[in-house]
Amino acid sequence: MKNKLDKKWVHNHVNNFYVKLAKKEGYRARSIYKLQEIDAKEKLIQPGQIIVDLGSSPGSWSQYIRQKLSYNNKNINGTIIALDILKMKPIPNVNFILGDFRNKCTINNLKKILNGRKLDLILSDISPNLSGISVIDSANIKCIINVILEFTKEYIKPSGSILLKCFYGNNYKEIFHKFYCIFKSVSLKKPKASHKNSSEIFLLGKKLKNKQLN
Ligand SMILES: C[S@@+](CC[C@H](N)C(=O)[O-])C[C@H]1O[C@@H](n2cnc3c(N)ncnc32)[C@H](O)[C@@H]1O
Repeated sequence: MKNKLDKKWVHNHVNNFYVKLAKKEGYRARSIYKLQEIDAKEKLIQPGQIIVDLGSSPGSWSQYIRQKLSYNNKNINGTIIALDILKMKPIPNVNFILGDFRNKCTINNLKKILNGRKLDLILSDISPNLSGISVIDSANIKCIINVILEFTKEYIKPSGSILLKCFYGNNYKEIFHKFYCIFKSVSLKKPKASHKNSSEIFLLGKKLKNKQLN
């Protein structure tokens, strides 16, 4: 019981720390620190890139990407497309698509903005609403991840990367396996802002394997 309470205290403490920091630094969510830590090490976001931010609301990842691509306070060098099933308060230079990524029409709207171009970087922080029933939740997570991976195979540049949030659960081995089939380099990331007791984990895939190239 004590142990459980301690764990809960640590969890809340870590959450509160990042929530306060995000507020202080003008970010819309504490998730920013997950992306920031991974990006600091992996140098994922570079000027000139075409980037999609899936599951973008309320918008802290898009805020961070915009800062990284900004060359003065007004303009950016690159393209940012954010997408979420929920509304997002506008961010300058960020194209926002409101829609469920599992729907064809949402992907068609994304294709319109891409206008034949391919993506350098796909970021997904999508978390489907959890029901608490593990079979249903695992199936929903698997479904959205499969849609993201099919999209990735078609719309990412051969040199591109994907950072995808997933969860340890019934399907995670299958998801890792798919990553290894698609990308030359695969690694797992667990940033400090993601509490160590949570099943959340980020998969990073870099460069398409030859057989995926169109
Ligand atoms: C953890 S939040 C993302 C936080 C965001 N990265 C930020 O920094 O502000 C997860 C988001 O995934 C979105 N989401 C869940 N299922 C989705 C789907 N099928 N299509 C698009 N967005 C989805 C949710 O609406 C939610 O806003």
